[in-house]
Amino acid sequence: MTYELKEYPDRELMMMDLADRIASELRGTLAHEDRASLAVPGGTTPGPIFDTLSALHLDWDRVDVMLTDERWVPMGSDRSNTRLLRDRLFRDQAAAAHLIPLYGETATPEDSLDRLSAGVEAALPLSVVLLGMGADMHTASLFPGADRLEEGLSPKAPAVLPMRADGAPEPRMTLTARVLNGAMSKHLVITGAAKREALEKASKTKDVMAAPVKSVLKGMVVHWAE
Ligand SMILES: O=C1O[C@H](COP(=O)(O)O)[C@@H](O)[C@H](O)[C@H]1O
Repeated sequence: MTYELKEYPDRELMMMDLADRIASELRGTLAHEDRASLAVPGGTTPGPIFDTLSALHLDWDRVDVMLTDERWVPMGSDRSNTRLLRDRLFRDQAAAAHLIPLYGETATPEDSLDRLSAGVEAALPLSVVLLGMGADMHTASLFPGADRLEEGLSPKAPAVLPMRADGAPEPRMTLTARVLNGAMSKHLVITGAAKREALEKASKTKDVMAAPVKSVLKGMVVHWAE
């Protein structure tokens, strides 16, 4: 389970450093490719990263941005990860970036799967992935015990899958481990003691509850602050 751990004295410093790293990696891709692609999480952790990243100068019009996962709720909901991106990342310099949607205006994720999958596939491989993690060791919307988890962790998985789990308050759409691991650079951002303990447990245990985050840890740079 070879991952690099970077500890920070405080969250503010971590969020700013991560934004700078992501921007630098995107610039590096754009130096030799026509486009770059970035996958980012939703939830409560990454907002400050987006605030800093959105103000940084790079050729954002050549950057495709997608979520690592989405909660199947209307985009006006405060649970919407797409709303988080629109509010905190797609502004200032980064307003010029291109959003690859992971939410469709349909009753279920299955109803939008073909259309959303095509959009994601067209932007692969990912240049940079930033993941979050729950204290239950879910990452993206790959939840322990989820209905299609085995498929989502398979090396033959499609790019995108609907996912339902007891630990998820709503149906989800998620990038699969195959796509996340296909990225040229992977970062995981976690805060607090509980998630640090969960990560250390995941890296040492054979418990199936750890399977989601274990599936993406190889080659990951993990960023942690209290
Ligand atoms: O539900 C989700 O949870 C994870 C972790 O969220 P956080 O609030 O603990 O940072 C997040 O990475 C994922 O994108 C989100 O859909």
